[in-house]
Amino acid sequence: MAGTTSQPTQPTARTRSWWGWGWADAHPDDAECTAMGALLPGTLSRPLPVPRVRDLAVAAPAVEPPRSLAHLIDADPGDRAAHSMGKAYRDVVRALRGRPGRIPDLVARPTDDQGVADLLDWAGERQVAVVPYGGGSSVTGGVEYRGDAHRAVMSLDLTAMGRVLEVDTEGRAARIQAGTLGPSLEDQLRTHGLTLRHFPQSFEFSTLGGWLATRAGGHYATGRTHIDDFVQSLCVVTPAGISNSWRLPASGAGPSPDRLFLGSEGALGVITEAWVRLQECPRHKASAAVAFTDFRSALRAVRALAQSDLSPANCRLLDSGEAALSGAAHDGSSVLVLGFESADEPVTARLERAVALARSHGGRYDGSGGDGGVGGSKGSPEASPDGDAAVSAWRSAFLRMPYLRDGLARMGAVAETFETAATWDRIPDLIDEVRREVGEAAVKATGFPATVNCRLTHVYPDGAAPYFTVLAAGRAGDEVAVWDDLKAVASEVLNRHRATITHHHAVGRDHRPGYDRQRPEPFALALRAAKGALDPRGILNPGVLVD
Ligand SMILES: Cc1cc2nc3c(=O)[nH]c(=O)nc-3n(C[C@H](O)[C@H](O)[C@H](O)COP(=O)(O)OP(=O)(O)OC[C@H]3O[C@@H](n4cnc5c(N)ncnc54)[C@H](O)[C@@H]3O)c2cc1C
Repeated sequence: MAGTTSQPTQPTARTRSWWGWGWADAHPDDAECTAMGALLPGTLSRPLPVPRVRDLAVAAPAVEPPRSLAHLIDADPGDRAAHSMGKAYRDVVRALRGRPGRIPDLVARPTDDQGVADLLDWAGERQVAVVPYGGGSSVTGGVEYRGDAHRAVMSLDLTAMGRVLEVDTEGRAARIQAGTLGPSLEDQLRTHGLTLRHFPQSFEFSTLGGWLATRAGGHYATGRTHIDDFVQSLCVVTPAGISNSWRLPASGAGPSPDRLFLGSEGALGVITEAWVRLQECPRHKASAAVAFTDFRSALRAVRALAQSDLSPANCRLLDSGEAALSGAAHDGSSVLVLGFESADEPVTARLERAVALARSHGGRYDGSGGDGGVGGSKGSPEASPDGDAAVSAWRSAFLRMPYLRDGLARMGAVAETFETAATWDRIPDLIDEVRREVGEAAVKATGFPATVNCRLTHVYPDGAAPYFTVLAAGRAGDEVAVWDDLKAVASEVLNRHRATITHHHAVGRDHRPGYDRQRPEPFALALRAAKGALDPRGILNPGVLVD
């Protein structure tokens, strides 16, 4: 039955970093930064100072909002600076070097659809660019304005729309406002014994609307992991009117209206609400880690698992570099982190079958935590999946990684990730060539060797999503150019293998060249027509997806 819910919870007791990832108080201190930098040849001997808003030249807003909207709008320099960019490495470095992106003139925080519509109307009349902003965790330049074709720029922050409005426990679905941040969303659903079960690494600082607008990928490796799979219907406010799709379990009525807005990255409209499918909270969990000496054998094991009926919740293959970096193995092994969970049946038998399959492809597993530091816990509803040392080492490194990346950036290092997806026939060569060519480009650009690690984040019966981490020295003051060069080399390899420019990080502004090459021209024509019809004055997130 549908019921309404009233918890408005978007906790704000701690201070968010304006320039880097997450909480300001969780960043590594100078000593930790220096220690990390010492591990990477060619970095600075002392960390760059933490940047301060008061050192930026923040110009007065170029427009003044009308009195009728003033209560929704803020022009505080700190707030504006915090909304100037996303959280990619190149954003962090630009802030550290005192050169953030264009600082928006205004930050608006509407509380309902009418507020969004009024703000869009006003912005259209005054030629003010509007950049929708959820958690601001974009890593592809999605929330920054580039160019000068508009009179002013307004960041449209959705987080004042942060509530679960209705829960249909019978149909297991909820109507949720787009600005709801991950933890608040799950807190509000938990009281109903339900979960969305969508956990991107950025979960803590990203919103439902951002996930929908970027077609985010959750933490789970197989099955329903892209946010698209959870959408029943969407409410989108566009300059041309409000689009409300019907709540349906499925429909064959022509192209799906929701598909037009999923992945539209703020360029076609502002997503304000969605009905999403929920699940019961899992009660049975089990996990294990299996070591491989040979990475290609590990790839074959993962393919066999993806093509089986086992559906592991986690099936994350770490290459030897990634395993060493996260502390999952230190003997040169690759590590396959396996996890199973279910709300209604024990999963131990599935885990055992998965481990047996991995062993048949050369995996090593003794169930004792031995074997060069790689072991596993067979797990049960009672056993915590964190019981296994390798699994838990990987999990804590995973959550801390973005903070460490910012610490390395303070040491003048290049520390960034990118991801893709391709069919199985291309995966082994694709991974080898990205590693080799990006590694060579780093030596050429900086004179120092780089680390290029890979893990598979999502696996499918017909392919996989490799995710690369690059750690390299920068060139003092020129780190962004070094990263852009490396990314261009990586994008060429992806294009050569017809691998997507992004599996889940979105297109934004940084991936436009790759996206423009990837999409068929008739589709680009249709997208431009949709943009022209829904946003005739061209104010919505200009430069993203389509011109
Ligand atoms: C450390 C880190 C880890 C990450 N891990 C993952 C991961 O595991 N999986 C993954 O998919 N991504 C990941 N990302 C990328 C990012 O978190 C996702 O793209 C996320 O979906 C963005 O959500 P957000 O609320 O922060 O959106 P924002 O960054 O605020 O916005 C992203 C884009 O969506 C648009 N937008 C935002 N809200 C709306 C709205 N309501 N209506 C219309 N347009 C809107 C913006 O204009 C922008 O173009 C990660 C990023 C970081 C920094």
